[in-house]
Amino acid sequence: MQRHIRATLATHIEIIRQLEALTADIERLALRIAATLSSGGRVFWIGNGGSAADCQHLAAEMVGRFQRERDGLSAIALTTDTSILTSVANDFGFEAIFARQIEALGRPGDLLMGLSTSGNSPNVLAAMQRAADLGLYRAGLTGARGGRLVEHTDHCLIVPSTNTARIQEAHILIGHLLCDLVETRFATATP
Ligand SMILES: O=C(CO)[C@@H](O)[C@H](O)[C@H](O)[C@H](O)COP(=O)(O)O
Ligand SMILES: [Zn+2]
Repeated sequence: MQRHIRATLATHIEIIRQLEALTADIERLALRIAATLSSGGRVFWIGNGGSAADCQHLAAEMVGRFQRERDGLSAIALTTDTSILTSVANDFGFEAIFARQIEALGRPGDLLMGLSTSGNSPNVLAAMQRAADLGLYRAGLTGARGGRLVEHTDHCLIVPSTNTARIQEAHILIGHLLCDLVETRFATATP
């Protein structure tokens, strides 16, 4: 059992170490998010399962606070409204749960962040397609299989792992870095 724990920790550390190669990509995405917010755009977050939880977590950091004092940032997790999620899934199909919300709420100049470890979740891909039609900027966080999300986004960060849990652990670190960098641009004081 301890061998398994050590092996898991070693794998996690190695994947996190390799994220260094994404430094410029993470910076570019943070600047894009900051520019979106500065010009009155909103950031929508979508994902399934653990990634849905990450979406809520990261939208909360932006609306509330990450580490510094500043005004609330316009971020919305599209994973939270059970009435919308159940009615859209029931009436249009599960694949439409995010696409329909983007259709209803998305405007040109907004940014859609899709988190998918496989890169192949049909509801995330359908929302990306709708976002393209409506003129949103599309960013993704995925894993080494990349899946179809890479082709469906303007900018996709790929974590070098095929293990769902390890990819999620890297995604939340990248998400926190994005919050940190974006917040720096809007900060009025450090607590
Ligand atoms: O958190 C986990 C596994 O760690 C699961 O809930 C996982 O998020 C779900 O299986 C998702 O449906 C996977 O979707 P995706 O990341 O491939 O888009
Ligand atoms: Zn998980």
